[in-house]
Amino acid sequence: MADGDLPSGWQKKQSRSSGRDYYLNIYTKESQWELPTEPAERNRAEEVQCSHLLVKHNESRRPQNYKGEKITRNKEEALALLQGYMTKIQMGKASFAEMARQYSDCSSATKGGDLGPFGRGAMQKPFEEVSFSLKVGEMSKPVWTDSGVHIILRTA
Ligand SMILES: Cn1nc(-c2ccccc2)cc1C(=O)N[C@H](Cc1nc2ccccc2[nH]1)C(=O)O
Repeated sequence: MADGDLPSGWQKKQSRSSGRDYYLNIYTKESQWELPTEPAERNRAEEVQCSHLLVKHNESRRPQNYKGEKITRNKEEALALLQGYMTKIQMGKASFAEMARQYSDCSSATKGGDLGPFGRGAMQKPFEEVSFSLKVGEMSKPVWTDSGVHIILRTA
């Protein structure tokens, strides 16, 4: 089965020890022997679960991170930082959660960026629209809200 036929984020690998094929999700770093299948389509009127990595800038709604540090970088610098984090995740050099925990300016960093399940109306509109447009396991492009610039990973 080509990777293109697998749910988003999953790649087929071969175990070095046994030679058996296994499956790795490059975003969540989950691995399993069984062929991953698309979870039952969630009713979009209900909820999604997402993790995010937020980079704030000096015009953000609250220009300080959850550690209380004042944010002085500008929007251009924030985007460049975020794009570097995205590349590291896409190259499989770190998991989304590891990067969010280390670099996100949102207090959800303590949870690897996990925001928990949410429905429509809970988050700023640009964030909500992208979150509900993602497939499970799919990572967004940079998304701008009043809080800063985010990458979003839909996890359920
Ligand atoms: C929406 N939300 N959930 C958490 C959260 C969730 C789980 C565990 C700890 C914190 C933090 C936040 C939050 O608004 N954080 C803000 C930054 C922020 N702005 C957001 C806009 C949209 C989605 C997430 C966002 N996070 C802050 O720390 O200044």
